[in-house]
Amino acid sequence: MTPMTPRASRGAAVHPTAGEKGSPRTMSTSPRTDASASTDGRTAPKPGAEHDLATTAGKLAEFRRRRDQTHAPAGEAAVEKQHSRGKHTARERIEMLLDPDSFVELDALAVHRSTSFGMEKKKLLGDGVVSGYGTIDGRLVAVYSQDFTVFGGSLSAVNGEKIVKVQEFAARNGCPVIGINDGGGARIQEGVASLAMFADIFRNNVHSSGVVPQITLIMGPSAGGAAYSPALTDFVIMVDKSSHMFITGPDVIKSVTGEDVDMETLGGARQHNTTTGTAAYLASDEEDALEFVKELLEFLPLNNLAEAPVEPAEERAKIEAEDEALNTLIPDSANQPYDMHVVIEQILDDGHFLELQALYAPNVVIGLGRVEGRSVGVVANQPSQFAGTLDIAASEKAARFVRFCDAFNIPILTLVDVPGFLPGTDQEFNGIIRRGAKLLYAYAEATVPKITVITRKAFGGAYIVMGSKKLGADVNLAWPTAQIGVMGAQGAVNILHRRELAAVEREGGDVEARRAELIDDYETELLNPYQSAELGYIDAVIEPAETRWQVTKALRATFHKREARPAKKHGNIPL
Ligand SMILES: CC(=O)SCCNC(=O)CCNC(=O)[C@H](O)C(C)(C)COP(=O)(O)OP(=O)(O)OC[C@H]1O[C@@H](n2cnc3c(N)ncnc32)[C@H](O)[C@@H]1OP(=O)(O)O
Repeated sequence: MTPMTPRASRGAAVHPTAGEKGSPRTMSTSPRTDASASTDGRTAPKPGAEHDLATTAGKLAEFRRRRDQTHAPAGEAAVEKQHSRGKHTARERIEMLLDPDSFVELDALAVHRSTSFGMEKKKLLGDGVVSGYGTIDGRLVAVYSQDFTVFGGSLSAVNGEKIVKVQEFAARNGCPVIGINDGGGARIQEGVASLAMFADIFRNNVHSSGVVPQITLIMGPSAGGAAYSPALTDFVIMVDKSSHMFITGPDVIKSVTGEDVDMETLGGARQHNTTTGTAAYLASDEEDALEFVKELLEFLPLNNLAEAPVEPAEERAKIEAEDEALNTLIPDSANQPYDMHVVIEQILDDGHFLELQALYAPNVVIGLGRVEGRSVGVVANQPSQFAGTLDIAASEKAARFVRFCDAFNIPILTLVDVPGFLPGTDQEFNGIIRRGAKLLYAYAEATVPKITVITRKAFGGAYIVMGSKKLGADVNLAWPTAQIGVMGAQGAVNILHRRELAAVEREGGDVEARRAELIDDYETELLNPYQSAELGYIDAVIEPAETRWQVTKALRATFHKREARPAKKHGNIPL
């Protein structure tokens, strides 16, 4: 952890100025000395006997007392407890995220309105969330950060209203919303008033979806209802070991299903990054998580009507010597894997690629980079993982990313080496038809520039899905090593020449030699880019070394593309 900021140690009291003591119209300097103090020391600022509120100086002193109290509303011990868990406070996290001195806090003095269970005696400033707006790299963002030191960061009506206020601020002013979750979910003492606020937050998440980028950092618990707001946002970043998300916790699971499961296994950062696909990034610590968000924002526009920032970049002029490396990338054997990252990095500026969901469904790679300084979303099959097949997880991962890019006007570069959809009853029974269709839907729906490069295999339905020409891609390129067909040679020969091969076997001939011949014929005849090029489904066959240059020219040409779809309320993507 980084050293705690000085603000963290700013605690309760500002000393009263001389002459203010004893006035009948004054207020307490200490948050813990007025009449409403409860046994655990929690208290609201209340008229006391320290500052002369009839004077300007007294009013300012009282304001400063209240303001300073907002920095550690639950007291220093609570801050220390948070630090001892290896976690920063809500306020420290915001300071680490935003540009220095840019944070403008809203509702710092808000307190809850609950009177149940003696809560009227426990009013802590801010009510468990620090919220407002500021800048990251000079660009506006709205932010809220749950304060675990105050009622476990749980969501009350007032706490929820604060979150709703920044969501609405972001929607009105067209800036990203960043939520930092570290809380126990609905404030139990407030019952349905708290649940209702979750509904407001979810509704705002949905209404802002595709309008402003929404990012959630999970830096502690995020349970029950609190897990659904992150799920509705565009990207969830989790911190290894210290963040947990689940709908029902280990105790409830034990009592209902009898299963024994610990928090980390159930909803730890690793689980959500590798198994559930809920998280986009596994951060090693809080600093790493916050840095990732800053970098992610560099690729994104502030809203759906804005353009993503353009980084200064050298205009590309031609094929460079280093591009030649791609000419030897594809192995002679079609079954031998290679790493698609090599192609991605060769195309992007400075080879810089911000991969998202890297640990989930690694058979498809998604992420952001730049070409001539402009943001590009990359979707690529990964032949080194499950031969690059598309399965349910990969289809859903890629589909959501394609829709994100489309919503925020980021062109999509698709790199294809896919032998097909993953066969098997597991995939079929779990709905590969319905769930794989999401990727088709996403590509066909997207109106941003779509550039596709086929490096090797592009078989069957998977060929169609991966940004094929007739699905609406703008520029389709293929390497001479491309194999575009209904299926691979082995499968095709076994179906087309089943009778002939059976006859060879019956007659005692060399079946494998004949099969190899037929495979060779099929590959020569059909498994190449030329049939597609003849039919116009590939715009050009290019040398691998030309890829960076050709993709650049394609993006330049399509950058101002405008494409309209028929007006409708909304489509009905298979869910
Ligand atoms: C729609 C929905 O959100 S349904 C989900 C409702 N929420 C839940 O079921 C989670 C309830 N809370 C918990 O299970 C645990 O508090 C955890 C896992 C979040 C955190 O556990 P721990 O790290 O051990 O912290 P601990 O339980 O001590 O909580 C810290 C403080 O926050 C309080 N707190 C935590 N969650 C809540 C809550 N939902 N409502 C009110 N207070 C809460 C605790 O009472 C405790 O207060 P105290 O310091 O005065 O004793």
